[in-house]
Amino acid sequence: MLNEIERVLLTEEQLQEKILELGHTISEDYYDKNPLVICVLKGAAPFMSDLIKRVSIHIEMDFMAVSSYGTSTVSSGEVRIIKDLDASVEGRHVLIVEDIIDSGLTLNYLLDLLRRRKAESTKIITLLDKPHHRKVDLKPDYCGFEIPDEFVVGYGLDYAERYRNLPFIGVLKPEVYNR
Ligand SMILES: O=P(O)(O)OC[C@H]1O[C@H](OP(=O)(O)OP(=O)(O)O)[C@H](O)[C@@H]1O
Ligand code: HPA
Repeated sequence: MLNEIERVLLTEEQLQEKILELGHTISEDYYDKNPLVICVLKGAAPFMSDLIKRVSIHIEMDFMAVSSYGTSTVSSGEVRIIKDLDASVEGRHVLIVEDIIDSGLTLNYLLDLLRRRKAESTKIITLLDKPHHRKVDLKPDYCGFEIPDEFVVGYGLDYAERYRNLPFIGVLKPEVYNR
């Protein structure tokens, strides 16, 4: 697997250092809010797992799985709920945890859904922001790294369901896509 990586964009150390920082910020901003922290599966699972260990206030966790129709590297914007939340968001301060924002269509759909379900507040934390292909006006409230317009894998992010288990963020060798 490692020989299929062309370049490491963010090392494990860089990721963990930033996550520690984000954990402190979330702990300060939400100290009296008992937030419902929602992980958008599958990609955000490693980030969620590391982030919550750096948050020092009470939180509750929930998970949602959505699938956007499209090719393996481009999303179409149509979103299907595969697993819905267990808890009601009504009156709750909701923090949505994502691994990456690209077109913004997935989060745009989720934000709209949670607002219709009467969440008290809805904010977004993303590890990566790739703003170049944004199709909707959407900015994360908290962001780890803004990255260039390249398809990345690792630390939850996949290509054809592979590479999620890499501990860093990297770029694949071009030949991997042409197989
Ligand atoms: O801003 P967008 O263009 O909508 O792209 C971002 C979304 O795409 C990826 O999920 P994907 O649908 O690939 O599912 P996964 O998390 O299970 O890999 C990623 O985890 C985001 O949820
Ligand atoms: O760069 C990416 N990598 C993996 N999944 C993604 N979904 C949107 N952008 C990406």
